[in-house]
Amino acid sequence: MVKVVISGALGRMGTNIGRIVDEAPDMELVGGIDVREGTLFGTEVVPAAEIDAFLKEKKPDALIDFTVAAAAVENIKAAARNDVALIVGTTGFSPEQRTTIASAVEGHVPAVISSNFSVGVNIFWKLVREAARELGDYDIEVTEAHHRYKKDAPSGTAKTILEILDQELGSREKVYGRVGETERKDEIGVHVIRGGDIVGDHSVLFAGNFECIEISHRAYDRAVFAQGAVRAARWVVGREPRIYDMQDVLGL
Ligand SMILES: NC(=O)C1=CN([C@@H]2O[C@H](COP(=O)(O)OP(=O)(O)OC[C@H]3O[C@@H](n4cnc5c(N)ncnc54)[C@H](O)[C@@H]3O)[C@@H](O)[C@H]2O)C=CC1
Ligand SMILES: O=C(O)C1=N[C@H](C(=O)O)C[C@H](O)C1
Repeated sequence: MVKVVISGALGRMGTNIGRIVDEAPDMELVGGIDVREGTLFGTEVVPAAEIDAFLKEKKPDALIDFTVAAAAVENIKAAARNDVALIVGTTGFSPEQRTTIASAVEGHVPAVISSNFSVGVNIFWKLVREAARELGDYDIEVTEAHHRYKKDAPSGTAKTILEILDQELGSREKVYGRVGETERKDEIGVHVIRGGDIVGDHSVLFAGNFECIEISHRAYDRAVFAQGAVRAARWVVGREPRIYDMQDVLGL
């Protein structure tokens, strides 16, 4: 049995993940963390200030964190202190927060950290990498769309796309939207749409002369992210104490 605590337990992702863990025959949902008390599928949700005591009491194998960046950093440090493996889906980390996370995790606990846990997006990233290798002289535009409540922009997934493009093409200037007189050089354009209940759309356009290739992914339900996070939880327990990504979990 993999014993799981979820932080961000009362949020959109927390509740989706809670349902899957609760129904999994090989897992036990032992509780949740959020900013306030509550319940998650019959288990206790406690305020974040009590995370250390809660982890000591429940002794979970894994903590799954889908919160906000500043909160996730503290939850990650608490999990590492208490020898609990991590699955982190939270996005919007600053470079400094990433460094803090790496020193909390490396050599202490295994952690799968990914801006997108869907299988489809992990394949999409591979296709983007392949296209960038072949189409480096085409103009590139990245577009993402999400629901009106999303706190960070661009999305973590879009930032991962930009990292992949930088790895393949060298670092290019990023232009976030355009207005007024513009002259296209070899920058990468980045465009963010927020509205309604859009679950998560990402596309990369490679525009050449007389042809375009557009690679895109659309999530229709948060279940794709939640299922990936639960798959990562099964995979990570007992691994070497370092940071992994979802490509490691999927063997891509
Ligand atoms: N990697 C992936 O596949 C995915 C990542 N995300 C990311 O997950 C995060 C959460 O997304 P949603 O669930 O839509 O947001 P949400 O706002 O619905 O849920 C976040 C929850 O975290 C709670 N929270 C805030 N501070 C906390 C703390 N200190 N400790 C514990 N809980 C705390 C909030 O009260 C809220 O219930 C975002 O960063 C989002 O970008 C979302 C979907 C997929
Ligand atoms: O906040 C969301 O909803 C999502 N966030 C992730 C991101 O920032 O890339 C993944 C997914 O697109 C949904």
